[in-house]
Amino acid sequence: MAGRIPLVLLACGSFNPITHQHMRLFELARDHMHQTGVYRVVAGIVSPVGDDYGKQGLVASKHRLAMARLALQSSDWVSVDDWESQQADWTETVVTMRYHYNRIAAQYHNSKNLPTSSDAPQLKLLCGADFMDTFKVPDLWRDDHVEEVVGRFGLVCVSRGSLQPDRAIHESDLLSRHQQNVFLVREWVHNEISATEVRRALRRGQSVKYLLPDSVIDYIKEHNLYTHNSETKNKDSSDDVITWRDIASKFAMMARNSRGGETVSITEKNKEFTSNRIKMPVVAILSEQTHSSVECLKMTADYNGYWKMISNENFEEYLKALDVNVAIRKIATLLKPDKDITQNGDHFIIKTLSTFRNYNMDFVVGEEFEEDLSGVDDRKCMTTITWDGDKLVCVQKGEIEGRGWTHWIERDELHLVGQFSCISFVMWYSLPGMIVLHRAATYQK
Ligand SMILES: Nc1ncnc2c1ncn2[C@@H]1O[C@H](COP(=O)(O)OP(=O)(O)OP(=O)(O)O)[C@@H](O)[C@H]1O
Ligand SMILES: NC(=O)c1ccc[n+]([C@@H]2O[C@H](COP(=O)(O)O)[C@@H](O)[C@H]2O)c1
Repeated sequence: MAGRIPLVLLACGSFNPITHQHMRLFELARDHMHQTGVYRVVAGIVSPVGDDYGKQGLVASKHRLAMARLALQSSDWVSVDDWESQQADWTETVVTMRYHYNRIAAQYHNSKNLPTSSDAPQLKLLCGADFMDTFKVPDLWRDDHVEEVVGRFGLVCVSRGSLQPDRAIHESDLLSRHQQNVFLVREWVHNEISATEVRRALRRGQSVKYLLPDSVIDYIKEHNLYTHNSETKNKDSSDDVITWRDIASKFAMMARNSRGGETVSITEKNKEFTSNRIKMPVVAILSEQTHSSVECLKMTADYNGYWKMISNENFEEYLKALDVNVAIRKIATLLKPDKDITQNGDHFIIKTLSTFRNYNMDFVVGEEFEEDLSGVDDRKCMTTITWDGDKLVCVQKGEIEGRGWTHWIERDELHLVGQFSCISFVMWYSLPGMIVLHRAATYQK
């Protein structure tokens, strides 16, 4: 590692409480940065946010710090820093970064026994993909702050669930400009531990063993930390009142599973935003110009996952009516194709996978496209998929009238009905165990 740039990774967040996955972020990021061949990660810092952050259920920073310290006893390179949480007011992330950068640089310059060739350490922000998604929430981050975070310092971002951080970069001019300073780390072992879900389990008296270190679980029990009462901390007294910070945290939590749509009007009142109409679950984005309206992203069904077919009715009849030849029909009805669905807002990639043939659809809800059904019945259609509530409804205009399909989710099953005229088929899919856990952890209310 000689000659490499020393790097310190800083993670800012609530850590309410710290989980195994927070600590995994550091390990994943260190491996990734070492693989660049450029960096040598010398330290990691966990910086819990101050109590003034005002996020629902945020317990006192002295407890969050104590839990993080207990958890990180097993790490020989990541430590907890209390500077941020000791500040009188909530501290913007870039301010915390500047503080740590200056501190590290001063230590470096004061060090007597540095090899002359040694580079000054760099500092980069370590975060999950949901954190990076919050950059696009108007009024939440100042542009010059994002510019400084990614341009001057740099970002190491670990994938989270189905969020696609490369898309967030592509869609942001600012992030694209500094792309070389944004390092995306792919977590192949899907691990959707979320502090919110941990608190929920604790409130319900359910086990959180193996999600948190035992020492942290003991600390929580000893101090009776996560109760129904603690969760109401910072909760708005009226369901109708939302603050921008509230919006931010809801955004971070829900952006993983949302689609755009509803606009509701909001009136300004004592620097808070009051709505008559907003009901959870929603995500609101403050309007940049007027602060007088918010756009709401309504949380809808989550189609993400690798779905296994569990049953199939009438598919052969359907193919027969489409004039598909008997050989293909026989093969198709014997197969149990899986559906690999990636959903990012209204953008869907649905892969139908089987040992015989694969069929991919890549579409944005509401946008018509030409669909080439080669390998199915070899026809072409002009296809549009729209939302009907939580259902995805597809209309395939072409030679055959009334052709289309509908997908929807009931409990943890994916349903598909395909039809044209009066012929239809029905298929059911379920998620294998791991993914069900992942979904439950991420998206259940
Ligand atoms: N399972 C995870 N995968 C990837 N990143 C994660 C994961 N859990 C937390 N992070 C990241 O860790 C940092 C600190 O997270 P934070 O303290 O807000 O915890 P959280 O689990 O996201 O909380 P909550 O579920 O309450 O929103 C953020 O950058 C967040 O994106
Ligand atoms: N403008 C900013 O600097 C800004 C805005 C929103 C959140 N944050 C930070 O992001 C982190 C978010 O943590 P949570 O996901 O727990 O809400 C916190 O450390 C918070 O201070 C920074």
